[in-house]
Amino acid sequence: MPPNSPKESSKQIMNALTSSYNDQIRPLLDAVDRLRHLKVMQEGIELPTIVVVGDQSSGKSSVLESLAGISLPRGQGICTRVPLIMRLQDDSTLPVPKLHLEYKGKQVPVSESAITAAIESATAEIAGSGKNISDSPLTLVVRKKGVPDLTMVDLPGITRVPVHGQPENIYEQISGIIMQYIKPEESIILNVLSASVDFPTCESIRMSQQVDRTGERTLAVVTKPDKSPEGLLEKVTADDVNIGLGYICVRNRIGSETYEEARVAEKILFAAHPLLSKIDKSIVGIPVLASKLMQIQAQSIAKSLPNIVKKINEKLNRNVSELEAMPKNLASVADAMRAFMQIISKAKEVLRKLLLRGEFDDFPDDKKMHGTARLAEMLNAYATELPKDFPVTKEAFLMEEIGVLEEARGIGLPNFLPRTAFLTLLQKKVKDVSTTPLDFVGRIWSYLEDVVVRVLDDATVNYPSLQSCNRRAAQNLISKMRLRSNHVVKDIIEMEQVTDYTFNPDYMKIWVELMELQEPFMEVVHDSSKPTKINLKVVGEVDVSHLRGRRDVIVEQAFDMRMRLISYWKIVVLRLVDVLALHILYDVKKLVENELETEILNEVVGGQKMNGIEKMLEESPSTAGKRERIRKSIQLLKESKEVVAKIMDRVSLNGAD
Ligand SMILES: Nc1nc2c(ncn2[C@@H]2O[C@H](COP(=O)(O)OP(=O)(O)OP(=O)(O)O)[C@@H](O)[C@H]2O)c(=O)[nH]1
Repeated sequence: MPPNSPKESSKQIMNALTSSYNDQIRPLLDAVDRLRHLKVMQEGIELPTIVVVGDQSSGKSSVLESLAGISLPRGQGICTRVPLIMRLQDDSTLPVPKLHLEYKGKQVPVSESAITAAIESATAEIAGSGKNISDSPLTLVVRKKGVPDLTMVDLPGITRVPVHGQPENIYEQISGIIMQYIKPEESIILNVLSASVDFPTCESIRMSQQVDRTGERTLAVVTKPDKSPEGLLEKVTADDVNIGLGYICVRNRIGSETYEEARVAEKILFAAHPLLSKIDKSIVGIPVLASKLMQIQAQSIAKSLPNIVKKINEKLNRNVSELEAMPKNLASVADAMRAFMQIISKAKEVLRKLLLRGEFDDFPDDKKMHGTARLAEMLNAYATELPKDFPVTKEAFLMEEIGVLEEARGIGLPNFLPRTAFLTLLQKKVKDVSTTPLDFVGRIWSYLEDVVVRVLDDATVNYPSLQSCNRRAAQNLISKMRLRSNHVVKDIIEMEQVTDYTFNPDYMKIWVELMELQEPFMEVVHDSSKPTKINLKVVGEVDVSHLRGRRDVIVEQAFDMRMRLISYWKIVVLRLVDVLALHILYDVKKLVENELETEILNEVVGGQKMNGIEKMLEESPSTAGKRERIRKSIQLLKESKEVVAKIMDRVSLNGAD
């Protein structure tokens, strides 16, 4: 049979409810109470609850007292200082009522006459003596003949003004507790209002309106009608404050009256009082309140139960998969070794994806970890940092070359271009840019260190003892690789400085093109009648006045050398980028495929030390704690699931009838 939708299930539950109270509602109430007892609310699963709220001394405890027919702490000023969960159970088999309190994991039986004192002392145990309040609840179970089957929570009354001995923020504390209880959609708000007050000015009305604007889950109970009968009829019929579930007026016990006397007095009051007798009988008296509450409670449970089942299942499934995803508890060195090897191969695979293959599914939103993209970005930035054109000084055109040529001249034929002059200039220019590749490899390795450490940390998150070993291994390895890269850079720079060679045909092509400019250039130098400025392709506009009168051969050689340097510089820059790019790619591949694993193995299990592995066996307290928490939660949810499953079975059986 396909599972019912929550709506259909609610309907079936309602049908079942109307059939027989004791057979049907009781087990439902029991189920909800058992869930409450199991503290299923700690799992974020809300239970249908009647929450009693009201301004201080509005008569909340008196209403509960009247419903239960027992004495509760009552009086002026703050009496209720902790949430009091009151569970009333009708038990016709009991000759005398049976009561007990549950708090702080204890279950304390109490007699009816001692209940006030017992609640006071339990409250003091929970919230301390004095006027402080606490949000840990105290449960009172009352099994008694003739009480309505109801579970309600009495909350501290709201006050704006702290009384003597109360903390300054008492209002915030109390309203915080009230909000926590009335916010869930599953809560029914029983708003207790004293007949003497103007309802719209009540704090408790203001608060319940915040969470239940339309009032669909708010019921108002008006107390003390005997004290302020004037205008009450108008107040409850005008409904200025949006009470969706309606008003019930009650008269509670006064002074030392017995409950029976109080009920009689209430009956007489609403029957005979000239003003109060005008109020419709369907909205007056404790018995009316009791049956209305039972009806609301049953409807509320029927409405919420299917959702509760759904939430319990969802939460249970989530916890079970979370527990499965947690690392297994390692029992032996062999287990630990296996787990360790798995960690290494997982980390290796993640690094392979990030740094070699360019697959980023492990860190889709963290761009910093997108290795191949970031490395390419850094390489591009490095390439643009290197001067793309031959770097010239501020000296006049060709004077740098002429200076070097004159120094290089030995005894020999004048028309040979001395190679040493070319190398001298080249050396100087390469030296000027040599810090750029060094800085680049520095940046690359710091970036790689961040990525590798992050991946290793993530892979070993459940074994903190491994984290430091792995991190150390990664850092050691990367500083070795950084050093190696520095040597590579130094070698490349030195090679560029002391040798000059290229197989690249572009060099000759560019030089030949540039040398076509030599003739027109020399003409301008020779002919003093011509303007001293000439625009040379690639070089730009130059002034030749300082070259006029110099020996032709040296000017021509200087021009030739400049053109060689211009075309050769492009080759140098390309090599500085290409060779380093290949070196980095090669080293990253070695790091990911072999060296990191070797380094970590040496660090963790190398030589005589198996320390790293043995330490893995000791689970971190936080992991152990988390495992325990999830286990407990699963246990609780499983029990809860059984509780509701029994109820749902019963409901579908009845629904099928
Ligand atoms: N005359 C009369 N007095 C009432 C009635 N209901 C409550 N009282 C009195 O009002 C006072 C306050 O009542 P409580 O029940 O203690 O009020 P509470 O809202 O629980 O108080 P806190 O929990 O301290 O906020 C007590 O002295 C009650 O006897 C009523 O219907 N008629």
